[in-house]
Amino acid sequence: MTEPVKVALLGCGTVGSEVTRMLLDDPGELAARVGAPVELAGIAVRRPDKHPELPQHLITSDATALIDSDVDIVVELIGGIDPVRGWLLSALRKGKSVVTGNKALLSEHASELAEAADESGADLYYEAAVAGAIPLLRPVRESLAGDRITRVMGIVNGTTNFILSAMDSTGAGYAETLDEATRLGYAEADPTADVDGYDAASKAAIIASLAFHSRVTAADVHREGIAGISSSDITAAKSLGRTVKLLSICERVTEEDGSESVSARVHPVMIPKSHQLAGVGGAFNAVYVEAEAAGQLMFYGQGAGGAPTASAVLGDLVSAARNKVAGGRGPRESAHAALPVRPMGQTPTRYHVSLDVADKPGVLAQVAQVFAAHGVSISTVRQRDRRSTASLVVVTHQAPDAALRSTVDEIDKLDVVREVISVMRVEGEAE
Ligand SMILES: NC(=O)c1ccc[n+]([C@@H]2O[C@H](COP(=O)([O-])OP(=O)(O)OC[C@H]3O[C@@H](n4cnc5c(N)ncnc54)[C@H](O)[C@@H]3O)[C@@H](O)[C@H]2O)c1
Ligand SMILES: N[C@@H](CCO)C(=O)O
Ligand code: NA
Repeated sequence: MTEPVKVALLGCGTVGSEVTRMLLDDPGELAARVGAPVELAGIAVRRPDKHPELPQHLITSDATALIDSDVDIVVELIGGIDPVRGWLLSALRKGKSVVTGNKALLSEHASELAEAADESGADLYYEAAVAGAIPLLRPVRESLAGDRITRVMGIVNGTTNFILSAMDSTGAGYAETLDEATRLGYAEADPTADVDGYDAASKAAIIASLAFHSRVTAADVHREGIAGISSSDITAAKSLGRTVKLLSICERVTEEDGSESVSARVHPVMIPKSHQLAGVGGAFNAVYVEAEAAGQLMFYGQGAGGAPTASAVLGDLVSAARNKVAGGRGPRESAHAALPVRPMGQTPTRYHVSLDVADKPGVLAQVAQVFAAHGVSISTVRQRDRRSTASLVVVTHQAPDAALRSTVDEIDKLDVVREVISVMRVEGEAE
């Protein structure tokens, strides 16, 4: 009989409890898939008395002792940086593979964790950290390892997608919709990490690192959340056949001298209703990957929740266990390209600007002049007359984000501009 692969589970909350269930559900099937029995050796929780539902002989409050016991794989589902970072580094240095869903940790400390894994020959897998159940990191890391990824763009935060979808369908404002999302359990009691874009920025850092063989941290990702989105923004989008989504966009950018850099950003974006990402509603996630040979690929599914996220954890766990049985490790991740991160101000974007202007001769020329002065080329202009004012909607061609930003600041100061109603970046339509 082959030796069992022993697993330590750290944390038994929303995801950990589902992982426990799946591990204990059908051990025979799991053993057949792995080629050896998979033994849950212990579950570290903060308060053992709070878990009467778990097999009591497995529970411990001493995570360090559990990691240091003769386990082969450590599955971490606690979250946050400390104390988890030290625990996982210690496990990896001892040659124990690590499976985690911890995007906060990976988006800041992937480099040292991957180095520790490389030195000892352990696996470090974290499919659950980005887009929950959706297989995204393994396809990027392995299936596309021979291609050249140029862009990864998508909806990787379910909470904000739920809120924006609801604002679009009901016409309600941001605060009201957030309250509703909290009441329905879609938003956490403290929704800051989601609504301010931190969660999506962590995921963008992880995606950009793997897609571009570089190290991008959460601090490198330009981040804007959805708290500033008003019902006027949504209405402005709707009147043009568009909708608003919070997108994570990671791109390979070629500089004028031929060198390359990475742009990684999270911000609200207007996309046409006909775009495939526009149809992604509620708490779902969807990610587009573009690669030179493969072309466009789309990944869609549940980006959060106990069972869906546990599916990704189990997938990683089975892979790591198979590698242990085979006496080796899986493919390592490569950061050899070490591409620099391009500042947001220099990143090419397109803006949609909706203005309330005085309806008199020369106004359009004055507004157009400000765009021209900043080197920003206009793609379309629409004007609709009201009684004494007119609404002017301008969509630009691509220009450096800083030039677009200063154009809007200057337009706001024009006497003929009564109000800047909505300013938003545009993606997913022909230039
Ligand atoms: N919930 C999701 O939908 C989801 C999706 C993707 C990724 N994740 C990630 O998975 C991880 C776990 O998320 P969750 O939703 O299950 O969180 P959770 O808060 O439900 O569970 C965390 C568990 O860890 C335990 N814990 C905290 N400190 C501990 C300590 N020092 N020792 C032992 N146990 C400790 C807590 O008691 C709790 O049971 C996080 O990194 C999260 O970002 C969650
Ligand atoms: N808070 C995250 C959970 C998944 O990481 C979301 O809303 O998508
Ligand atoms: Na995933």
